Amino acid sequence: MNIRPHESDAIQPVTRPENCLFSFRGPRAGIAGCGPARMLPRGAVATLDSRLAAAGLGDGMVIGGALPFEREAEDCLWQAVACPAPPLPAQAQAQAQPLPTIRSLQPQPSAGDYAAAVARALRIIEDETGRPDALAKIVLSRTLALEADAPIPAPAVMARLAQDPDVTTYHTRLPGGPDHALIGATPELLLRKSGGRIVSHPLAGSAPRSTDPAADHAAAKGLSQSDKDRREHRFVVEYILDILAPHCTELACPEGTGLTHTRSMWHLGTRITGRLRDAAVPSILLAAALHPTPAVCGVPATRAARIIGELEPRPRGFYAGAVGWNDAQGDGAWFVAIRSAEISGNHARLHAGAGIVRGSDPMEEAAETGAKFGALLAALGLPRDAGMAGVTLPA
Ligand SMILES: C=C(O[C@@H]1C=C(C(=O)O)C=C[C@H]1O)C(=O)O
Repeated sequence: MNIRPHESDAIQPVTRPENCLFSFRGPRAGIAGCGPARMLPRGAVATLDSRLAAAGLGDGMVIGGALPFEREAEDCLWQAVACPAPPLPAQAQAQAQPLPTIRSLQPQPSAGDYAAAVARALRIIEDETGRPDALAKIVLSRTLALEADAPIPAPAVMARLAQDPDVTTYHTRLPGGPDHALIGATPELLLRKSGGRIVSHPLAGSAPRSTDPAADHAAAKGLSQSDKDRREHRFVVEYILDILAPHCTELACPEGTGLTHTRSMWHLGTRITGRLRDAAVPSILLAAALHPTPAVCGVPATRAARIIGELEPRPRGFYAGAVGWNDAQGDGAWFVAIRSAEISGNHARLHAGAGIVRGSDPMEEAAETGAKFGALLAALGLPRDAGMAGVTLPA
């Protein structure tokens, strides 16, 4: 999807994915950052501009990695040599790569406790209706903590995730050692910049897909006609247009809002295109200005982030942050870091969230997060519906 291979003399063949500091792969192309590499001095997003200026970035080099969900937390960005992403194995080969046995899978919080947090958020939305600065949307997430009987092999999991042509798979090394990484398969483009042109493709409003074609069609139709989901979606589009407008001479949503999908989910999506006033603004700074959008945080953003901190049992870390890359010309692509897992040795933590607005149903939202875990669970060799434990929906 949204990735253009880096066309520079510095391109080097990559044979060993474990030598990459980060890699991104869409259906058509991919990019990786390889050694010699160093970490950009870590800091919060407010200091990113000055840290980038101090670092400088030569031709053939790329900065890539992850911005955390919280704007005050430290990022993890690598300055590396731009390379083509490691080759994608064929489906049969991907499936054949061995995976460890998962010894335990622990929902944190449980689906029931998550639904209770959603109900609390709905009460806040209800109580504040009509007030200035009222909470109108909030995205709440839950996690699955996994323990395997051997180290979780990121390349094998990535190879399986990459079989879905509608996602961009990502892998970025995190501080704390070579086996600590954020991996995932995101369908959501935060921002791509090529010269003076930018594109964003926010998603919000979801429905799980079905293997039965009639039920799948009905799910898509229900989503496209859902007033709740359209409201949930509009918050994101309006927010992105507001942030990008001062940077652009042209800004439009040429196709309006439509349905988009991965192998496991339907979403409402709106492609936003723009022309920059200043084509030299680095894509990473535009991504940092946009992040976190109401697709992962809420409206108003600062209050929603604070309430997320109160209602979720642990900080999100890099989940729902932004992952991507930025080259010496400032071109690049940044994605919303969803459908992700933070892996470290034998352990993994999967995250999934859902947008809550007036009219949301707590257990339906728990089910939506359960469905969003599906692709990663399958890539780890587990049943797709293993994240549905504790979800009780009326028949
Ligand atoms: C927060 C997540 O997904 C986001 C929330 C969505 C929603 O609430 O409908 C849809 C797509 C993403 O923007 C996630 O997958 O964890």
